[in-house]
Amino acid sequence: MLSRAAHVEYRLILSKPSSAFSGFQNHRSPAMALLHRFGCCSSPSSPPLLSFQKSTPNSMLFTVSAHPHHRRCPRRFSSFRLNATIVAESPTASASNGGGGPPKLLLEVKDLTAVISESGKKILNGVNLSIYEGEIHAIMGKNGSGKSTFAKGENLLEMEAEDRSLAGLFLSFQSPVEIPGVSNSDFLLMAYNARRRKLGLPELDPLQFYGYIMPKLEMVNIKADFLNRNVNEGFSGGEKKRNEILQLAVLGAELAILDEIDSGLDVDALRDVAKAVNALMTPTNSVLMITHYRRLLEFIKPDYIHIMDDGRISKTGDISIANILEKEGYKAMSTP
Ligand SMILES: Nc1ncnc2c1ncn2[C@@H]1O[C@H](COP(=O)(O)OP(=O)(O)OP(=O)(O)O)[C@@H](O)[C@H]1O
Repeated sequence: MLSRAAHVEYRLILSKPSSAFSGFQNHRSPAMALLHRFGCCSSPSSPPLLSFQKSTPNSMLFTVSAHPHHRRCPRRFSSFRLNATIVAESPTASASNGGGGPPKLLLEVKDLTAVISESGKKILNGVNLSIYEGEIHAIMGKNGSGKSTFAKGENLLEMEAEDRSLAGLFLSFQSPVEIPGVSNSDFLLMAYNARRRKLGLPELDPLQFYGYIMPKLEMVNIKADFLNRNVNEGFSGGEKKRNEILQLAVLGAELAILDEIDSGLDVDALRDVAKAVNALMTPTNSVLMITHYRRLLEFIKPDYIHIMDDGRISKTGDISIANILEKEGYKAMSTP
């Protein structure tokens, strides 16, 4: 049961806010936009508690406390308390430096902790991770070690796809959600045009969008009739995963977080999905993937593999870590 005291707190520092965050120049819109991003839309009569702490031309710091009875805040989120400093460098800033110089930091997570408020159980015990443009990171770890909690912070699960896209972030779901009554094509067109609007680009009409999406369908090896079906409704597990990658291909992302994108895929589907992810990699974007199996890493080659154990990253290395894991299991990863 919900405790009245349960609340969720966020502390974010946005360095060089991108166009997606341009509405953050006044104090009201950050609250609404941020709450919306985390799936906690409040009604005008129940404004979020927002403490706007500091703003410079390049950064903003604010804390949001969202109470559980806000519309769309599901019960399970309310039981979390997450504390972290997340530095997200804007895509615009990255792109402008794409021609040379040192790689730009896309995501920096410092000392992320997550606690179940009711029980006091710690799920994340101080996770630190930096991701630079052009890098592919993989997180492996035993069941229940905190990988998904880290990747999504739970609260991001309710965020609309277009909002994630506007923030330059793409999250694939371990179990992709169905959206009854909304066709795949309408959903993608809406999300893609929302991004174009924010970028100051003209929207595409359905015919133009059809031209845009056809090569993407080929890239992921999805038949065009999937566009007419409702989002993920009646899709097989593998089809849902392919559809996730189609969304990534259409919307684009500076940082794509792929949570067990390989689960439930047959060998051919795994190849298709991996091929598409590799094709989408550029020198200015990055991928963070969670997987249990070395097989995915043969197709999408990571620069770094992190082992998550008991809510923290206990080891970081290259593909040799996955080789040892495959042969010897997690006991070989335990630190003496
Ligand atoms: N809302 C919640 N309430 C209580 N416990 C939770 C909640 N969400 C996650 N947990 C617990 O936190 C731990 C970490 O969960 P998480 O889903 O992050 O693990 P994981 O490493 O992704 O596991 P898997 O490999 O099985 O997907 C688990 O023990 C899980 O039961």
